[in-house]
Amino acid sequence: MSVGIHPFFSIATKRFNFCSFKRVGIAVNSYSLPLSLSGSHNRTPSPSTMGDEKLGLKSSESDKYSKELDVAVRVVQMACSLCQRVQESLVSKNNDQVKSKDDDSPVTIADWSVQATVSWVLSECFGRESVSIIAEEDVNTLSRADAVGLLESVVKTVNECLAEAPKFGLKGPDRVLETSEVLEAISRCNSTGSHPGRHWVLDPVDGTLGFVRGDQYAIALAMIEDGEVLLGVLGCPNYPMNKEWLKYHHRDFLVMSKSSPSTSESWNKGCVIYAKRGCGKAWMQPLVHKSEKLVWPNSAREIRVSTIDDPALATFCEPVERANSSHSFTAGLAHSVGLRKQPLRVYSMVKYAAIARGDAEIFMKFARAGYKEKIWDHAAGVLIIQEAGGVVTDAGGRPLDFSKGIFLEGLDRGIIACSGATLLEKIVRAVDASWDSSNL
Ligand SMILES: Nc1ncnc2c1ncn2[C@@H]1O[C@H](COP(=O)(O)OS(=O)(=O)O)[C@@H](OP(=O)(O)O)[C@H]1O
Ligand SMILES: [Mg+2]
Ligand SMILES: [Mg+2]
Ligand SMILES: [Mg+2]
Repeated sequence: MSVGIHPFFSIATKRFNFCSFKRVGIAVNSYSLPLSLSGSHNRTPSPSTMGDEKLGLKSSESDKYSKELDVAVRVVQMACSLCQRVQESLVSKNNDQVKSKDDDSPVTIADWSVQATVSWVLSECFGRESVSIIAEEDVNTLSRADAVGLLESVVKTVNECLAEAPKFGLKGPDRVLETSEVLEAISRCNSTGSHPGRHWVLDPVDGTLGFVRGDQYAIALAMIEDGEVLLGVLGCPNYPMNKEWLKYHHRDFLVMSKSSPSTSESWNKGCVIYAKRGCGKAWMQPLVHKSEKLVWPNSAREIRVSTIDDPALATFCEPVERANSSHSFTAGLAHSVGLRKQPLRVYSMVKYAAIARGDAEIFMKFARAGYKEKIWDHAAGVLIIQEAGGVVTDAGGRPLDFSKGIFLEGLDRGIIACSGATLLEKIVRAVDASWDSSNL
């Protein structure tokens, strides 16, 4: 891996005034349910009890994976808090802590710090020997002689985050972690997932490009067992509980801020979305904000996909970067299916969150030929959409295969997520009709 200041960082600094969640007022209503004091909101279940009573599951079934989901949601909340702090410092201090990986993609202290934190917490809760984690980052860059400062920042960030574990109802370390322990926690996430059994799947910062630009990003944690995604948690620190902002493109933010000022608090309030396979439900809770005292369990409310199935009324999301997905191909599809609205280009798995929340109806990604999609970019989002009532397939209409290790092997052309089967079928047919004449 090369170590250098990532070229996108300069763009990040420029763009921040334009689209930052902090400095731009946005007409959003902050989430109206207060965070609950333990047990005071009976109708907003904690992850471990969600939906089980309504499903009529026996307690042994309903308890299955409850502890895993509970820990996963809490540690993603911690990670969101960590990322908010790092993002603020990245974009305000113009420092050099955005690095480039071999493929020129960016990586930051947040990526490594979240990976170390989640790895440490999962190992403490479920036993270091038995926890298998498949995650995006490694320690190659961090271990280089010229990365001492970077490594120090990561160790400091991880320790600051773990010190806050009790606020999230988790046990932190008895003492400060040493550098070698932080490196070990990061490199322990090197499972290839090639054997059956249980694997945690982590994208510590998904949409790192959005992250360094002061924009959208997500923390994605899933649990796979024997190739099936059983749990999915998405932390979306810049995606407020209220959906209003999604109607606007970033270029509109500045205009809106002049007419409708809003507190940074309401914009700041992100969300954590989660689901457990088979519940037929997905849930969303507000981020525990740093100015709030501990309140756990954190209130949650159920989310559901949109009921819109008329393409003319549907909104479709896609990656921001043309290099990650062909905008021209999706524009052709949109036209032939009868989508009328402009695409909503959003960084990260926040796109999956938007479909699950009913804020958009379609997500399409068509990467260039030869690019192999990784499971950490999709596992959590796919399960959450499915449980919220939506559908996700490849462009041939087949389910994504999470059983083959790091990559989504056998993926047919691209990924399509929809709020319902009617839209999905139309898009799959349109892909077939136009594929041969595409350049993909
Ligand atoms: N060439 C290429 N083609 C397709 N996909 C790629 C490519 N390169 C990277 N990636 C992966 O895309 C992840 C970011 O996806 P996004 O949907 O957020 O893309 S975008 O930033 O909005 O353009 C991104 O995730 P993160 O690295 O976690 O940010 C990558 O795993
Ligand atoms: Mg990356
Ligand atoms: Mg990713
Ligand atoms: Mg990532």
